Amino acid sequence: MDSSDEEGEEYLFKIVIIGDSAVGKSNLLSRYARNEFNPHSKATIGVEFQTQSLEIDGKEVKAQIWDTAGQERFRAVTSAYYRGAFGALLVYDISRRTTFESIPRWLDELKTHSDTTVARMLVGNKCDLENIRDVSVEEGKSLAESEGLFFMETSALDSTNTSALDSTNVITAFEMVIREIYNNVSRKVLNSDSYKAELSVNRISLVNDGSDGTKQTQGLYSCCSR
Ligand SMILES: Nc1nc2c(ncn2[C@@H]2O[C@H](COP(=O)(O)OP(=O)(O)OP(=O)(O)O)[C@@H](O)[C@H]2O)c(=O)[nH]1
Repeated sequence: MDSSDEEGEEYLFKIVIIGDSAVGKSNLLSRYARNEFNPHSKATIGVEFQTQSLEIDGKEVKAQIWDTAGQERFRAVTSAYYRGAFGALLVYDISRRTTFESIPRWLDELKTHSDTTVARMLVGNKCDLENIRDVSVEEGKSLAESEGLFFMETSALDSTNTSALDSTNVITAFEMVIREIYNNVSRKVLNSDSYKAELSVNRISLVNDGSDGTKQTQGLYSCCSR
């Protein structure tokens, strides 16, 4: 393919999902990738990933989304899990405050192990459990604001209050992160000839080299609270 021909170009971005055990990481991914919810899902052992595609600006953008165990005993977390990630969903359960209180620890782990330009979204999952809510929308927003994260409340279970294809905000959350990554990369492309050369191959797995060193994703807030 002519390197100047951007039509048909494909991008492959790695995204990681992190958060305490049983906050719904695997179900968010299965809802997004296969529109499936499993009420009896078992704790993840090790790492799983799924690939999803999205068309942006006429280009095929693929997200390789990694899900890992939240339980300490299954975790051998490591820089390998985070390496090359362009995006991260930091998930807590709105009905369990301890999972929200763990978010700063997950953020630290992400900062320690990943490269620096990572589109990050704070996700308050299980917003269908309004009757036993333990973390307010305002608290979620406020943490996101102070850390420069996107914020969204989701429900991997509830598929009744939006279109049949989207549980509450699940597709929206993933796609917002993917679009932000794409925008980050596009800006880099515009600003760097060498990066552009790197992108001119037909199919490329982008590895975040963190070369700009400083960028933080700006907050953009949305949630499903009604
Ligand atoms: N009510 C409700 N339950 C959910 C939701 N998402 C997940 N669950 C339930 O929460 C439990 C844990 O879900 P998982 O997706 O396995 O959680 P996980 O974060 O992947 O857990 P680990 O693999 O241990 O890290 C399961 O019983 C799910 O059915 C949700 O949005 N609403």
